[in-house]
Amino acid sequence: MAPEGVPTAIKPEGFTKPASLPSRAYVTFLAGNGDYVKGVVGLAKGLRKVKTAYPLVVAVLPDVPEEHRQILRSQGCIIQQIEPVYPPENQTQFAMAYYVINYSKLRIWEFVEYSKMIYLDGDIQVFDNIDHLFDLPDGIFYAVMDCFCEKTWGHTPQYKIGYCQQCPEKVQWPAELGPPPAPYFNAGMFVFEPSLSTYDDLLKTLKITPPTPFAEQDFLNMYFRNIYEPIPLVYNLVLAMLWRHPENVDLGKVKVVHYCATGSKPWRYTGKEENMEREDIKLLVKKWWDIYNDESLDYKKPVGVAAGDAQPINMQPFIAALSEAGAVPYVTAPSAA
Ligand SMILES: O=c1ccn([C@@H]2O[C@H](COP(=O)(O)OP(=O)(O)O)[C@@H](O)[C@H]2O)c(=O)[nH]1
Ligand SMILES: OC[C@H]1O[C@H](O[C@@H]2[C@@H](O)[C@H](O)[C@@H](O)[C@H](O)[C@@H]2O)[C@H](O)[C@@H](O)[C@H]1O
Ligand SMILES: [Mn+2]
Repeated sequence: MAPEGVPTAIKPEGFTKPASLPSRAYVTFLAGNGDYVKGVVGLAKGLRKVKTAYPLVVAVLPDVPEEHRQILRSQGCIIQQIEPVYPPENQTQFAMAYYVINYSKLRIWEFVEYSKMIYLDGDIQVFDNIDHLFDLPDGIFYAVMDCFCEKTWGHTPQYKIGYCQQCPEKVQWPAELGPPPAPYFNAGMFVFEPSLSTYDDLLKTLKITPPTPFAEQDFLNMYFRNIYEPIPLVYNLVLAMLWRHPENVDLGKVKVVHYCATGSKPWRYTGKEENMEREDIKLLVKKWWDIYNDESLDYKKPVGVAAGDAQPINMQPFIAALSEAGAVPYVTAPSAA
């Protein structure tokens, strides 16, 4: 599936990436014509600031306007259009009404031109290089454990008894409720391997799975429960951890921040919602804006590509793949992100 926006005319003639060689990319998801595009621009610039070796692919729904796609291409992103994925007919009250569109994230398992990808929500910022996560062993689904203490979890037994996997010793899980819940991850960031067979099975399984309040996050936790492996919180700080489990957070060590708490989206921040007046929140929002406004982090077209020329193909995945095979000396060309 050739990335949208890369004219075949300039594909290197006769260049076929050896099928068995791995290539890697970050991937995010963008829907609608609203302001989340700012989140993705910030993410692209943040990945560039930490000098990632890999491109950022943006899976866009058809309702993302050409103007937003162009903004993202101009920031070095690879645009890949996907079709929406809807859950089966249901009466579910999603934790947030718009969560219904988040099932479309499942399309990224179809991006098999990449052997390993790191998914990041558009409301995430990467403040330290995390490329080393691509070297984690294959066959496992890596993500950070979530927190059950926000009222968005009010529908669950764990919330009702005050149990949270972030502090399992604080409130013991009562034996009469059966085994404690399996480790549950936040689906705003995860390390995965695209695969057509997994993709087909995900969509087939979705058709027979009644939707639940946290939509595709709940579904992914159910689907990958046997191969899920928690990774440290520094790779996806769910902001509520700052006031729910401050003992688990060392802000100086956090590499990835997830602006998912109500009122914390930097591009919409007013400071009026609960917890938003906190000094640490104000600092993290400022850090996001400092990157977003830093023009030195804007993507610069490789030399020799005149303005208006066809968008240069992002050779990074191919160079990375060949270099991993020892076929060419690895050159860390600027990432497309
Ligand atoms: O109008 C929207 C809502 C969501 N998203 C994408 O879907 C992800 C998940 O939604 P969100 O991060 O708002 O959920 P949260 O993590 O805050 O619960 C976002 O990060 C975006 O990448 C989007 O592109 N447009
Ligand atoms: O569609 C379900 C969403 O579920 C998650 O968001 C939630 C979840 O993290 C809760 O645990 C938090 O309490 C809440 O604030 C936060 O919005 C993912 O971040 C998002 O990408 C998406 O999958
Ligand atoms: Mn999010």
